[in-house]
Amino acid sequence: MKRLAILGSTGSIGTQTLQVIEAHPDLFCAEVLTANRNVKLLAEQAIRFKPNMVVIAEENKYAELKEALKAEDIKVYAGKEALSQVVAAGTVDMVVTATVGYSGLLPTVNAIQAGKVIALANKETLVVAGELIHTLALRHKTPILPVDSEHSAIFQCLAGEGNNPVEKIILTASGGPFRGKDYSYLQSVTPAAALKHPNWNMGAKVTIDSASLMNKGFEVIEAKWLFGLAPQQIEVVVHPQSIIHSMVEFADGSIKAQLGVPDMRLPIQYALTYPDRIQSDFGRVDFCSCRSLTFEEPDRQTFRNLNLAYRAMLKGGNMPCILNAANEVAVEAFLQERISFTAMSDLIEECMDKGHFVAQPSLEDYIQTDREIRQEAEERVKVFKK
Ligand SMILES: NC(=O)C1=CN([C@@H]2O[C@H](COP(=O)(O)OP(=O)(O)OC[C@H]3O[C@@H](n4cnc5c(N)ncnc54)[C@H](OP(=O)(O)O)[C@@H]3O)[C@@H](O)[C@H]2O)C=CC1
Ligand SMILES: CC(=O)[C@@H](O)[C@H](O)COP(=O)(O)O
Ligand SMILES: [Mn+2]
Repeated sequence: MKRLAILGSTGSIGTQTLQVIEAHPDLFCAEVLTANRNVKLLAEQAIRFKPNMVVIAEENKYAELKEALKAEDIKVYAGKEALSQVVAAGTVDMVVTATVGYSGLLPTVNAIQAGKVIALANKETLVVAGELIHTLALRHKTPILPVDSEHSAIFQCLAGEGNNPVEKIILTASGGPFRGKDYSYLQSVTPAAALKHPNWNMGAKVTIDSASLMNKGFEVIEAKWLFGLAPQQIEVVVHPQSIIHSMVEFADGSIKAQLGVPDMRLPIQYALTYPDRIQSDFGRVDFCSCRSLTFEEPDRQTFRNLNLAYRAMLKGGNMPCILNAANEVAVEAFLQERISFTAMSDLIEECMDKGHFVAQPSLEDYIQTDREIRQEAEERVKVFKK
């Protein structure tokens, strides 16, 4: 029985992880469940899945959660510190990092230091501090198993290949809801339109990142650290059907791809059962009804975030951390209709140009960079006109 800590159990990845657990109660149980502020759903999950511990990150929600679980034998904690502490509990075998944004960093660092296997959905952790996480995972011999669909695909393609040389990986991108649109169209798109992803039903932040192609930029950086690749070995191709989740091209020119219906429970389950595969009731690809699988170049001129992410990756140091912090503020401001869709890239670029660069950042440097860039970006939001 694998005992899981699910950080962000009330979100899209979190709830789907619980569905996988529910389908295989003989294999998995929830040891820790956490949320940011959604007390109602967290309490419902806790009553149903009977974890030993729950954490609500927003401390002012503690009393409400405690009251909701008063009849249960469950330890209730609150606050960001608690989030970082519960992952190290001796009863936890695997930590599923499914919180959104920078919030995933410190709990993941703690989980790695405690030697817990990581099922990593929170890609921002590797964007912000890829080098640090990579070094810590090596030092503590902690496996990091990808949950992100593209990285799970690559991981599956690499299984059994040992040290066979990889020429490149090909990350597929759906292109999002605005694929094919030009810059002037993008200037006036609404949050509601940007939240309509063509293939995936995900949390708001990653959905906006998909629409702006920042998600793909983040995934390029995530792939670099997960698979130890050089930037020129990572290619992005738009594949609007999201059936091929990514590919690996080997030195002999052979290409392996992983295919499946767009359903995150598949990569989640693979991370939970790795290296085994188990039965699932998820949908199956029907090649006769899916008439064509198509591919095209990403439009890097219109969707500038992809190039900004490559630029941050090539610069290294704390630049990807600057990219992430500026993006988090930009996405939030766009969702609140304080800035336009296209202003997000302008804001991020300005923060990258102006942010204090640190070539070899420590954890403290990342924390400080995140704090400073958020302040900087918030100030800049005020001067952007919608
Ligand atoms: N959804 C998907 O299909 C995919 C997601 N990912 C990645 O997985 C991660 C999670 O995404 P997704 O599930 O869509 O996100 P959601 O917004 O749906 O869920 C986020 C979860 O994290 C919690 N949370 C939010 N902010 C904080 C915080 N500051 N501190 C602690 N907990 C917090 C939320 O709690 P509450 O409910 O209380 O707000 C919720 O449980 C992201 O990094 C995303 O990029 C990767 C591939 C696919
Ligand atoms: C499901 C998943 O892994 C998302 O990160 C997905 O990749 C988003 O789709 P696009 O970014 O390709 O639009
Ligand atoms: Mn993805």
